[in-house]
Amino acid sequence: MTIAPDLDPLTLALQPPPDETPQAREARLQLEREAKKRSDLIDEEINRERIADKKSVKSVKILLLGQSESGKSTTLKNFQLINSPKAFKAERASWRAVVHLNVVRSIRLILNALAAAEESASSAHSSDSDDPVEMVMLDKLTDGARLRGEAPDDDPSPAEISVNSAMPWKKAFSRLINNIRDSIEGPEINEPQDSREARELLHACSGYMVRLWNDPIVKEVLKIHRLRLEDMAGFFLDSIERVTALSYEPTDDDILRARLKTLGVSEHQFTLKAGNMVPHNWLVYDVAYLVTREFFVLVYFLAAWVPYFDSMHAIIFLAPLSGFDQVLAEDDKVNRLEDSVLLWKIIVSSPLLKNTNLILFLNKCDILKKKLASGQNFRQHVTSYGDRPNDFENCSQYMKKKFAVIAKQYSPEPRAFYTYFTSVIDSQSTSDILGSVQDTLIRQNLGRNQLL
Ligand SMILES: Nc1nc2c(ncn2[C@@H]2O[C@H](COP(=O)(O)OP(=O)(O)OP(=O)(O)O)[C@@H](O)[C@H]2O)c(=O)[nH]1
Ligand SMILES: [Mg+2]
Repeated sequence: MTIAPDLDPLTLALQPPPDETPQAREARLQLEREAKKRSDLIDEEINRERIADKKSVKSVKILLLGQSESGKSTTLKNFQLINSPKAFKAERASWRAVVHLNVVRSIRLILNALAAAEESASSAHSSDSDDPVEMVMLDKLTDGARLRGEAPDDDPSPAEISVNSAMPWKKAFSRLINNIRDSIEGPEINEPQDSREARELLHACSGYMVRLWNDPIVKEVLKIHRLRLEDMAGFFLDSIERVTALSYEPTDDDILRARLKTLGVSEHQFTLKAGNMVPHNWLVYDVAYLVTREFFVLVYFLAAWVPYFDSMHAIIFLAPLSGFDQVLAEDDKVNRLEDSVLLWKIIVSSPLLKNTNLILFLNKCDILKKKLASGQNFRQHVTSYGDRPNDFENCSQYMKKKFAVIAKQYSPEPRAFYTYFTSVIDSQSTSDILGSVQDTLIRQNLGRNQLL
């Protein structure tokens, strides 16, 4: 048999037999049609998967780092406020108890200062655990979903209230306090007795607290003790009447200002689509700062944070500039700003983070401005500042340069990082900054090389 020159062996093998009957031909064609249908279906499926894969949500992981009270949780709240406003609103009632506890803590600081002024050493140094008002409030409001911080023996200030993020404290709080309107306008069947008692107790004390806070002698005593409550975390004394009203519901601003120390890890997830880009699944982690300072700082630091370093695309490091004249709550020998500088040094020099995008928030600029305007001397605490002017512009730029020099000097490889001057309690400006951070992260190398 001769083979036609234009027929290859495969085509030849697939050719119908020369003596094919009409029935056999029909059966063969039927089989071929079915085979083609199957093949088309498979092609379609492959195409669908390819398109779905292109559209599939990629993940961006951000870790929030910084010393205690630097503003990590507040930044996380801003992420929630921007990206999941409904969920944020749903948690509003839970924050009311935190605001109330913040008020009680401020009042206790005043009472302690007054007691100290009267040289009543025992009451000035009383341990926080025997304060009846705060204990009652705490027990009634938190339903046991709390951990209390340990205050050093010689520290007259009350220990901070902290809630382990692993505990369902928001649920506990909202269960206890979620029927505000019912309790005012109608039957109070749903609000537990304990919660109502605590709120009524605070409401009944409202007038006394206002008088105490506005008393000129109290102001004088606080001045002598250099206790600037208005610069402290969780300050609501200028709004006592409003926040202790029975109908009080915290505003966004109140929630951003409320202070609740984090223990453990808080996580926030949301999906974000920038322009016509692929949607990204964002995961923002707020990891508690666990340094107790009894041991070498690095040991604790590594233990708490390093497990999160591995897969992070970016770190937002918060350094509160306002801490230039303050010491750490956990160690009164360490200046807060110096501590931030030390932590920044550790972060930038970590080989584990050499490819991680670094975003520096020089935070609490609003407090820094107020402090400098009221005459606090920057140079007195940051001696290297020399005789530069004692104003916000110069002080903040000086610190920005300091952080940049450290990054340049200690980074394992040359790297760019982004610096922002922030006041993360200001939701509008923070929203703009976080918007630009999110955009930058997607469009940067991160977007091109690691995610897309
Ligand atoms: N005025 C002002 N207050 C701020 C700013 N950032 C944070 N705060 C307040 O400072 C307090 C501490 O902030 P957090 O976000 O709880 O600090 P944190 O870093 O999470 O602290 P830990 O949970 O202890 O690790 C809160 O009461 C915030 O409202 C800021 O830029 N300006
Ligand atoms: Mg926190």
